[in-house]
Amino acid sequence: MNEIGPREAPERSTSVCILGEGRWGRAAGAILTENGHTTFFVHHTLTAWPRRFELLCLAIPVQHIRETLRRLPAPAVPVLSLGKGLEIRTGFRVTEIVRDVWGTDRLAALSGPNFAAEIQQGLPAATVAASQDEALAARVQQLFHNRRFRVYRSSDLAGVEIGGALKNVYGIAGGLCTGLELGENASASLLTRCLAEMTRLGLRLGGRAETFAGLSGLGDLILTARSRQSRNFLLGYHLARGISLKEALARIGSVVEGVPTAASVRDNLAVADIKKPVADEIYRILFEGKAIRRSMLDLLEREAAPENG
Ligand SMILES: NC(=O)c1ccc[n+]([C@@H]2O[C@H](COP(=O)([O-])OP(=O)(O)OC[C@H]3O[C@@H](n4cnc5c(N)ncnc54)[C@H](O)[C@@H]3O)[C@@H](O)[C@H]2O)c1
Ligand SMILES: O=P(O)(O)OC[C@H](O)CO
Repeated sequence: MNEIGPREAPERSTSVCILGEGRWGRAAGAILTENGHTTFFVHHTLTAWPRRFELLCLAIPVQHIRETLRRLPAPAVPVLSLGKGLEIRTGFRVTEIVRDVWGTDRLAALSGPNFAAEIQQGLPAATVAASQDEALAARVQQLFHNRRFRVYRSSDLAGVEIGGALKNVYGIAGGLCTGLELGENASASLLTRCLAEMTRLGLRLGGRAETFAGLSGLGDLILTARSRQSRNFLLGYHLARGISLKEALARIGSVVEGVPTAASVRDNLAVADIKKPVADEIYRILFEGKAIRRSMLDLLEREAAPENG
């Protein structure tokens, strides 16, 4: 789909270092290259930067970010998170881990409904570039935006990162629902209640309501909770078909961020008083061996409640 690629070369080419050579790091690199920027990849075992650059992108699984950053000196450039998840033991978002390890405060995140494989095929998509520093959000938007990858910008960094992390947990729920053959009504109902839950949790954690209704919240939730391309959806689907967690993870063979994020939501966030029945059941299924059908029944048999309670 080259005909909907970038219209013209950028005014100035930016040098971007991408830490992580997985699916998403490579897809993000392809967009930057398409937009006329210089990108290079560094391996996660690196202990020194091989050359100068103007932006660092982090595209490694969230649970490995802290140990990876600790091996490297803090670069004097902005850091862009491409990851989606929360750290176990701290509950930190990716940019919070970066600030904790390196003290960096020029931080941004790119998040939205974006399967790497479709981006690599040149198919159109949209996403959000977020930073509390509005100039940095605009810079990231400008770097990635083109006619087939529409980048919107936001100053709600927390909301964008929280939506991207939580949708992985709800993606597992979507896969369970499909694997149990509960029907399209159940799937749409579940997804809508997951959005309500994501919004309640996200507001407590500092995000803004409108962010969860946007691309990085609802948009990515629709994608992850309904598509077999999603690793989180697939995990739920396999579990519902009677495959063990260990075997399902082995079959998927790549990072499933919803698993550690479900543990982090349960154990590390100050959200014990927030109603989050779906995330609680996903945690019980993954970490306490609760039977999936029992979990579904427990969700359905809760007391009738107001929709916006
Ligand atoms: N794949 C997608 O479609 C997609 C889209 C948007 C966001 N993301 C997010 O991007 C992040 C990376 O996902 P991915 O799909 O690229 O994963 P991946 O499994 O394809 O690649 C992960 C990469 O992380 C690095 N890595 C592997 N082991 C490591 C270790 N022990 N320590 C440090 N780094 C290690 C390697 O470079 C590896 O290639 C995740 O947080 C994911 O949620 C993925
Ligand atoms: O395959 P998943 O479930 O990790 O989803 C990938 C992306 O986050 C989709 O936006």
